[in-house]
Amino acid sequence: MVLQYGTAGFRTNAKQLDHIMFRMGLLATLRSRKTKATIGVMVTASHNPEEDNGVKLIDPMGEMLTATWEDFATQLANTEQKELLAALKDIINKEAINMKLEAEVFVGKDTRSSSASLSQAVLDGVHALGGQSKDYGLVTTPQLHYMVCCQNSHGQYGEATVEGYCSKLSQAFLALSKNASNRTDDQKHLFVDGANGIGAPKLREVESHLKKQLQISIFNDGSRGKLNHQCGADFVKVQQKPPTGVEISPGDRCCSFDGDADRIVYYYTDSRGFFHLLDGDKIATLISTFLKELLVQVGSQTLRCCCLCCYKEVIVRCTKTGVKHLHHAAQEFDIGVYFEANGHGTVLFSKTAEEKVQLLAKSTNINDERKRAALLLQNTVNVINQTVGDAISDMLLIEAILAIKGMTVQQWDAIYSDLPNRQLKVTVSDRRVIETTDAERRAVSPAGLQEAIDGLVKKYKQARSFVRPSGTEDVVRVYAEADSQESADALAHEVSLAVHRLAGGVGAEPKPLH
Ligand SMILES: CC(=O)N[C@H]1[C@@H](OP(=O)(O)O)O[C@H](CO)[C@@H](O)[C@@H]1O
Ligand SMILES: [Mg+2]
Repeated sequence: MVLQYGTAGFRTNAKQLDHIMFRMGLLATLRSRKTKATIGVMVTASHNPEEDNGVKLIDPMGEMLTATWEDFATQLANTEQKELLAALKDIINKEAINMKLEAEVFVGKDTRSSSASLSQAVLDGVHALGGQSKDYGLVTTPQLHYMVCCQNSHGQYGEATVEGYCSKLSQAFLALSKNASNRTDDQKHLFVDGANGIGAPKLREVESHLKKQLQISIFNDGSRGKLNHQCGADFVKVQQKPPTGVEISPGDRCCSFDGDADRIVYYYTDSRGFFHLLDGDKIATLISTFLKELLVQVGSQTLRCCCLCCYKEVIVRCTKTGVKHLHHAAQEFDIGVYFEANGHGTVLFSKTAEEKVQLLAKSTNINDERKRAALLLQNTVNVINQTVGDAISDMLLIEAILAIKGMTVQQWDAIYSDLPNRQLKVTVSDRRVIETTDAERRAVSPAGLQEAIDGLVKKYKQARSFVRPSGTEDVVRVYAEADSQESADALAHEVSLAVHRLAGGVGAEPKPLH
């Protein structure tokens, strides 16, 4: 089997990963020597089923592993055991790594039953090359990113402990929520679906710092149900329905994390029982509107706010799938808000933006409105985990914004209406036959596929459809939207058929949804 370091590292059935983990321990140690910094290795397969596992490497500032090293990871993972030493030497030579330098690797894991032995394999790899390690044990993916960033910024970003993480975020949240006018207990109440993963226990730790300013009911906390099974952010987003294991009443504000708590989506049901999803696009809209208003109040004409993939009135950019692409695009702006529709995202502040905010927040010769806005911006910076999308941090920011604006989840939902949409998967013999361009919105191969999609899209009103190979599963993803759910479903089905016919579909042709 050939494994590829994909959009979010290696991911497959846990039984096949032992040697991969050991080798990623080796690679992280080399990366640490190369960068003269601490590197992170997170053992998780996020929203995949419990039987799977995976590994993500974290670069010095808490960002995802740089692309050239993804290729080293793939080479190392697929090398025959007897060639392993030669493969390592090859990387050492190519990157001119001084093996006498010290190395340090932070390791974390999610709650999967396979994670304990697999993270031990990572640690063994680190020690085999003489690296130092720190095992954080059970943490969310974004917590490990945070630890790496804190360590390499020598505490400037915060303290590299779970306690430090909890107190930084909760202090910022408490400062923000002081700006909310009197809220009832109902308004402070939030239902959280922990996907039966690491998010639930970690949220409990944060909650203990929140002084009851947020009242959280956690369900799917891992005490009974199976990880990501019929629950979690991916299930809710793709199925467009509430998770099992939760009794919610109309109007209750709810959110779901994914298995490693780096994604979040919100939702509620209305009095007619209809389900309303507030996905990454709606989250990005809420956050960028809030930031934009604060920038106006603070009177800064110089900071440019960019929202990736979602909104008008702020600059909008699209990238290929994967937060690493969004992250880099967001770095080009003073303030970059990025979210995938699935709820993975964060906000980045440039150094200049942060410095301006700090100066304004300290300033004594500005009026009260500007001062208030500056302090709000300062605490917003602190509540956000800028290293990577973080369900807990995003949740705290969203809750604070809703409280400050005195906004209900219904009012947030009403900012704009989503077009009905549908996501499907098609299995083909080799998904790489589909090549795309224009931020993965048009297929350039196989011949005839894009023309077929264009023809189908024309049959429906307000319709769009995209196909692309998945970066995490052996499938082709199909997305369609149109003026009604029936049309979106029908278009998604017809496009799936076209993919199946033109791109080497495996097994029976996809069946209509209705
Ligand atoms: C439809 C969807 O949610 N796709 C996800 C999923 O990638 P795929 O390439 O679709 O398998 O996992 C990626 C990594 O987490 C994430 O970046 C992406 O948005
Ligand atoms: Mg995840």
